[in-house]
Amino acid sequence: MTTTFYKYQGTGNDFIMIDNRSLFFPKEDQNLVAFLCSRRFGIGADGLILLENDASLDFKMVYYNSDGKEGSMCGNGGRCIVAFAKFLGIINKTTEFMAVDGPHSASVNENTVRLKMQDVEELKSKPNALYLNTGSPHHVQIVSGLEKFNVAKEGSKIRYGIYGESGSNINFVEQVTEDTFRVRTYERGVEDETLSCGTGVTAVALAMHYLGKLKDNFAHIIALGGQLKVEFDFENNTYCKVHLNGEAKQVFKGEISW
Ligand SMILES: N[C@@H](CCC[C@H](N)C(=O)O)C(=O)O
Repeated sequence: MTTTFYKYQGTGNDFIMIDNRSLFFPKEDQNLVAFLCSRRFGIGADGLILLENDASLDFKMVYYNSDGKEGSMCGNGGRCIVAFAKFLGIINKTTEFMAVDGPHSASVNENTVRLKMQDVEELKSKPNALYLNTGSPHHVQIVSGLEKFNVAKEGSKIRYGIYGESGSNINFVEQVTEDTFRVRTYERGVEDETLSCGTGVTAVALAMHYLGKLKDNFAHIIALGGQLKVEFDFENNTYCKVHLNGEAKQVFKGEISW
């Protein structure tokens, strides 16, 4: 079978994007998804995203990590599927779509997408870290010397050590200015460092505010793959009106036989 696929990237987090409104794609085939995401044998990506019809919203997002397994919410992927929906002519400048963690609204302007994330009520203390779920689970830990930090090695130790088989994404963060932070992320399901993680940088911004490191209700986050802005309100001990802003670009269209 031959499939037309697209590649999108959101601050270096890259995804195979497939229009699956006809439901042709065998989504239960984990080996196929892992093959397509393989950077040596397939197309290569951190994840694969299916755009499908939804009964009440503009479309539905189904996300798979590069290990082939269906994942939790992907923030960068959410920004990319909004750009893809606009490219397909499904939406114009605003949308509301369904994802694994519920409905998301978003707006798109040129290559920038502003995505509303779910509210966050609970942040748990861990040794030298915080743990919270922004649609995916995230461990947030402040480190010094982030540039030379062995993210793959230390991230894997924490991901399997503290969080076991179900795991978590692991974010290491260093404050740059009062509202700017550098972040590097070990991503569950990729089982390596990625160039950015949208739900991860969202978790970092909220965690830094919770710890009193961030006084404003927004943060600029510098990831290896680019810069993202996170905005939020804090009301009744809940982080709400959380938005993730950044670039999302189509980088390739192709066909693959499988
Ligand atoms: N890169 C994504 C996160 C995708 C899911 C994550 N790997 C997990 O399994 O929790 C993002 O941009 O949020």
